[in-house]
Amino acid sequence: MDGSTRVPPPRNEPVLTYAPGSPERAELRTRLAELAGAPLELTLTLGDEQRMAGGERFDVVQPHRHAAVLGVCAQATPADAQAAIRCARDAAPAWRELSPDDRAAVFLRAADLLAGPWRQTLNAATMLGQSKTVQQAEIDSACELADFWRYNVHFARQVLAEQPESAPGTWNRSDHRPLEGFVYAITPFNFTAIAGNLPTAPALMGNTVVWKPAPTQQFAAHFLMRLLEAAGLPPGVITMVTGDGAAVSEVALADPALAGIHFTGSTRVFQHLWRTVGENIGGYRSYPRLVGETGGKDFVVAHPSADVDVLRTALVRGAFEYQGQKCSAASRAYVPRSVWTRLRDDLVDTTEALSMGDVSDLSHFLGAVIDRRAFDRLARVLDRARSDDALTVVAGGTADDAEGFFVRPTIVEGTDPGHEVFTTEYFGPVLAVHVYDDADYDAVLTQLESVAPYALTGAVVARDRAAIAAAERVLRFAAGNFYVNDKPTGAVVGQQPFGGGRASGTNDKAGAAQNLLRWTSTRVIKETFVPPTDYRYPHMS
Ligand SMILES: NC(=O)c1ccc[n+]([C@@H]2O[C@H](COP(=O)([O-])OP(=O)(O)OC[C@H]3O[C@@H](n4cnc5c(N)ncnc54)[C@H](O)[C@@H]3O)[C@@H](O)[C@H]2O)c1
Ligand SMILES: N[C@@H](CCC=O)C(=O)O
Repeated sequence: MDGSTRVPPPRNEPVLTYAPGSPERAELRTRLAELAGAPLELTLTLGDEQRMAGGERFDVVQPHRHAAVLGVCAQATPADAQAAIRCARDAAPAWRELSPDDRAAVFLRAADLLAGPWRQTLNAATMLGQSKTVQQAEIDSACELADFWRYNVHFARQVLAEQPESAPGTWNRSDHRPLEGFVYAITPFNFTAIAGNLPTAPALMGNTVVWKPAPTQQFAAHFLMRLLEAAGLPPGVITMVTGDGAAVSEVALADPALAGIHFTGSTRVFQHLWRTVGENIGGYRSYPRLVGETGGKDFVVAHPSADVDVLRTALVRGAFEYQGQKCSAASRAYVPRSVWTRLRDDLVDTTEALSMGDVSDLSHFLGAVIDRRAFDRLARVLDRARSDDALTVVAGGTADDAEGFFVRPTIVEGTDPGHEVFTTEYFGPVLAVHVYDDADYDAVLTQLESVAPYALTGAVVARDRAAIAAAERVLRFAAGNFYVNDKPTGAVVGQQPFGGGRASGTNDKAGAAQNLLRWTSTRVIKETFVPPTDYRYPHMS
C-alpha cells in the first residue's frame, strides 16, 4: 500500500440465493443446527487469552425462541477494561511498524475466508443471535462485511498514496501515521458487518483497538473474532470486551491514551460518549477522534406521478425487512391522496400477509425484534397508537412474546405530520403514513425536511423529473443517503458510502476513504536538498 505494489481490485461479494436445492442452503442448514445445539462460553479476547469477563453473567438467546440459549456471557469489569487497554498498548509498536501491505493482507485473507469457508458460520450465527432471515444475514454478515474489508484496503491505499507537491530543491512527504493511543470501537446489535468494520478500519490504518460489541450481537461477534485470528490478526491488535460497556467506558474514556471512538448505535449513547470526552478533554494526550453513526427517522416521499408498485415494494421492504431494525428503515411516508386511494388496500393486504417466525425456517420474511427491552418499547408504541385519536392503525398493531419477541409489521396513518410518529425513532416494524392533498407536494417537502432531528436516509418515488429534482434540492441536508425510486435501505459498500448528518452522526461514511482518514494523523516531512546558509534576504541589501 505504499504505492509500489498492486492490491487485488475490490469487487462486491455476490449475494447467494439460498433457493431450495442450492448447495449454500444445505450448508447453512447444517451450520444452523450445529450452532443452535451447542451453547458457548462467550469470552473476552485479551491478546491470546480468552476468558470470561469478571462481572455478572447473562444468557445470549435466540430472539425468536427466547428459551433457546446460544451462550453465556458476562459483563466486563473495570479490571477487564484495564487489561484490554494494556493489550492494545503492548501490541501497538509491532502492528504500526508492520508494512501497510502486511496489514492489508490480514483483512484481504479475512474477506476470502468469510466469503468461503466461514460464510455459513457467520450467517448462521447472525440468524440465530440477531433473528435475521437468510437474505438479511447474507447481505450483512457475508457480503457487506467482505466488501468492507476489500474496499477498505483499496481506499487505504488511496489515503496512504496522497502526497503533497514539492517545489524545486525540496522533497515533501506525507507520513500517514496511526493515532497515538488506542481506538475504542463500540458496535450495535443490528449489523454483523458494522461490528466487523468498526474495529478493523482503524486497525488497517495501523491502530490497535479495544472493541465492545453489543451484548445481543455477541454470538456472531465471537465467531468474527475467531475468523480474524484465523486470518492472521496478531494478538492484541483488536481486543474484545463483552457486556453493556458501562464499566469499559468508565475506564476507557478516562484513559490519557484514548485516541478515538468509532461508534455506531443510538444518538443518545453517542451524545453521552461525546459529553464524557468533553468533560475529560484536558486529560488526553491528543484530541480523540469521535466518529459516530447514529439514529434515523427515514422518509419516503411519493409524488402524484409515483408508480404504485414501486412505492409499495419500497415501503414493504424499506420499512419491514429485518423488522425495521435498520437505522435506514423507512419509518415515515408521505403519500398523495390520489396515490393512497390506489395503494392503501394492496399495501395493507401485503403487510398483513408477511410471514413472521423462527428464522431457521427459511420461508419467513420477518423474524423477531432483538430483545425484551425492544419488545416492551414497541408494544408500548402500539398501545399508544391504538388509543390515539390522531392515529389510525391500518395494518398490524399487535405483539406476542410467548415464544419469541414478535411484533407484527404495523402501518399507522396520521393526520398531523408533526405528530411523534413522524419524528421519533422507534427502531421496529412501524411505518407512519401521512396522506396529503396532491397539490401540496412542495409544502410537504418543506415540512418533512426538518420535522425530525435526524438526517440519515430518505427516498423520493416519482416519475415526474421536476418532482424528483425538487425533492433532491429541498431535501439536500435531510439525508446523507438519498434514493430515487428505490427503498432507503440496503446501501452497498463502494457504491453508496453510508452515513448521515444532524442527529444521525458525523457522516464519516463507513467503507470509504473519508472514514479511514479519521484514523490517521499525518506528519509532513520537508527535506531541503541544498539549504540556505545566509539568513539575509535580497531586499535587505
Ligand atoms: N447510522 C448508522 O449507520 C447506524 C447503523 C446501525 C445502527 N444505528 C443505530 O443504532 C441504534 C440501534 O442499535 P443499538 O440498540 O445497538 O444501539 P445502542 O446505542 O443501544 O448500543 C450501541 C452500542 O453501545 C453500547 N453502549 C451503550 N452504552 C454504553 C456506554 N456507556 N459505554 C460503552 N458502550 C455503550 C451498547 O452496548 C452497544 O454495543 C439505532 O438508534 C440505530 O439507528 C445506526
Ligand atoms: N447500511 C445499512 C443500514 C445500517 C444501519 O442499520 C443500509 O443501508 O440499510
